[in-house]
Amino acid sequence: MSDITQKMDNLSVQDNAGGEKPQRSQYVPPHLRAARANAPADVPFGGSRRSASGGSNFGNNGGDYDGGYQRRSNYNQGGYNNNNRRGGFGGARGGSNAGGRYQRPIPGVGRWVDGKHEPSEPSKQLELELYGTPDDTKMHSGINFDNYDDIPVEVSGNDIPEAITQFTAPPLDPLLVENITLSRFTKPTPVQKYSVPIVTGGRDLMACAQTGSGKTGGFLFPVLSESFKSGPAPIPEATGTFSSYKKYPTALVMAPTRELVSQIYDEAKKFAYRSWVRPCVVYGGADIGEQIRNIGKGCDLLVATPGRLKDLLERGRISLSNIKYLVLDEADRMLDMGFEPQIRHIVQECDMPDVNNRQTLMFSATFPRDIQLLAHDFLKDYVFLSVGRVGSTSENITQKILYVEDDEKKSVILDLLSAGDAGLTIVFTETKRMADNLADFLYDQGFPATAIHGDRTQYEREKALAAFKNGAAPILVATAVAARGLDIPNVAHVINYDLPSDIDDYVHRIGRTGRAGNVGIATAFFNRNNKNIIKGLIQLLSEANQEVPDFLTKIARESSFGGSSRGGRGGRGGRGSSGPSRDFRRGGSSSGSSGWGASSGSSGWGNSGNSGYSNYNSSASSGSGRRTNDYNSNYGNATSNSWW
Ligand SMILES: Nc1ncnc2c1ncn2[C@@H]1O[C@H](COP(=O)(O)OP(=O)(O)OP(=O)(O)O)[C@@H](O)[C@H]1O
Repeated sequence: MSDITQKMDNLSVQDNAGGEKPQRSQYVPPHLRAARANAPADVPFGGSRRSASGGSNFGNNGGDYDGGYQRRSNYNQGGYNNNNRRGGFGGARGGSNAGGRYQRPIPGVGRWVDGKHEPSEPSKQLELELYGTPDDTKMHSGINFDNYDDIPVEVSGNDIPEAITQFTAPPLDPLLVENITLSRFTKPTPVQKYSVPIVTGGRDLMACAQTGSGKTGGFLFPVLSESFKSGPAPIPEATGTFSSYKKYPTALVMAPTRELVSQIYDEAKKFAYRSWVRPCVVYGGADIGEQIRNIGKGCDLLVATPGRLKDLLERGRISLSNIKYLVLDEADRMLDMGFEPQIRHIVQECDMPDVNNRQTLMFSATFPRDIQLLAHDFLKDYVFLSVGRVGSTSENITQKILYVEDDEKKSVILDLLSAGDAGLTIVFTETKRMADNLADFLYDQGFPATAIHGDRTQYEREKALAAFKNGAAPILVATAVAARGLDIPNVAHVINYDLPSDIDDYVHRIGRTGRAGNVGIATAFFNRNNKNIIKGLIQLLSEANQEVPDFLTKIARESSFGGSSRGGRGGRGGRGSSGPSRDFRRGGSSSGSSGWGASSGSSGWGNSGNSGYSNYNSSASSGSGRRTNDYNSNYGNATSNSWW
């Protein structure tokens, strides 16, 4: 990896960038200097247009993605809690999730019987499937969370509980601690240290923590732990008759993409092992009949994309009346213009308990101020937790910005990929068409690439992701659909072939590498078309101790004279940068005051008046006006969860 950094340093593409448009003739990419590489051996699903014919190859290559586990085993195949016997329904009814049938014990599946948790017997086979072996690099990516020990943590709100330092019972349920141990997690990450006591203490939470810092565990651990202790709520009398087909989950986790909900579901299965809690996942683009049948077998923790959940609610297959925990992962995305109406409908217009009768948890690596304002409606007296420096990108990610004109991008990416060492590479483009086009181009040039974006079928997306993860196609060309949340070990390099127009999106994209304390490289192709994020970018690079190339500073200066440099969310929300945001309830006053923890006042937090934050206190109304424009340009006419 350092090798590629050195090789990139020798590239000449940014030498001219500071002044006028660079002279293109100076750059001679290696693929023109050397003999053209041979086309790759038959790469399953390589490129994009090979999808139809390449699909059949995938049966032999995929394997670690997609609920393959669920199909391979009996785990979680049945309903299994018997707590819901109600006088009105007669004692003969089994559990709500069991549809009233007697359930034989199922491997890995516990029960809740007469107010008591009865974990199932352990199963060695299931443990192997769920947790892998210690040397399985697909499952464990060489975690190095020691790097996070001195990370700044800011907590604000009333009566903040003390952070935990270890995974112990109490405060966690003993079964959960066993499952955490089986997962080989030895100590909590900073976000987990705080989220566990906050959530087990009954509080709402808005958590903003760096990409790859363990936010999924941050919500799963306390939600599962408390669920293990308290069991499922009885089916509400108000439903009138017992409906065996309708399920009443205790916890609902919503996230914006199919890939992300699948990943959260896989994590939930690990930590819910042997317990009464049966995780389920639903998302659009997949067979709803199969999802309904699966829900019918029991659904206690539901992980869902909003569109498909709405559909299931309308069909009467899910009731939200027993929800104790509502989690919005990638919460800023979930509450932005594309999803907000659906979220409002699900949370406020269906049968979910109101904000005072549930706990609401929001997690993301970025939390713009205007989205915090919106989130207010869904939360009560919440704790705001921020982990990481302003700018949010980890120093574990080496960021390189190259000046590359649009018509030179293809040459430069070949150069970069030729210089790269082993490891997976994600290349982000702004449009679906460009993702296909580039994947085909790379494939034709001898690089085993595949593509993922919202116009591909669910099958194609799953197979492309599987080929990427297992190394059959180690280059994944993606739109923003892959920008958030995806946790893929061994992603060594993220290339922003097209920079996003929103600096927060940049943060999420590069966060696909350098995860869990590991190192990674993020390269971005910048040219004058990207001026709208230049200030956010410069601030981000400075905060993460990265080199700020001269051309960026020069162009930023030009832009500020022209007065046209604002853009992205910086413009909309009046923030100028991204990353762990500060609690908007604290207004624009400087940090470092009481309540922000020992590390407040670190560079960046006290500087709300510096260039990037100069408009922090701009009014909400001007912010929302800008937001409309930004989102139109970013996402077009977004109507569903497969915009990208
Ligand atoms: N306590 C822990 N010990 C060891 N590994 C952990 C721990 N918590 C999480 N991990 C691992 O760290 C990786 C990153 O976690 P996760 O995907 O939850 O990050 P994230 O903060 O949600 O990232 P993003 O912002 O990109 O969504 C995962 O592989 C996860 O299994």
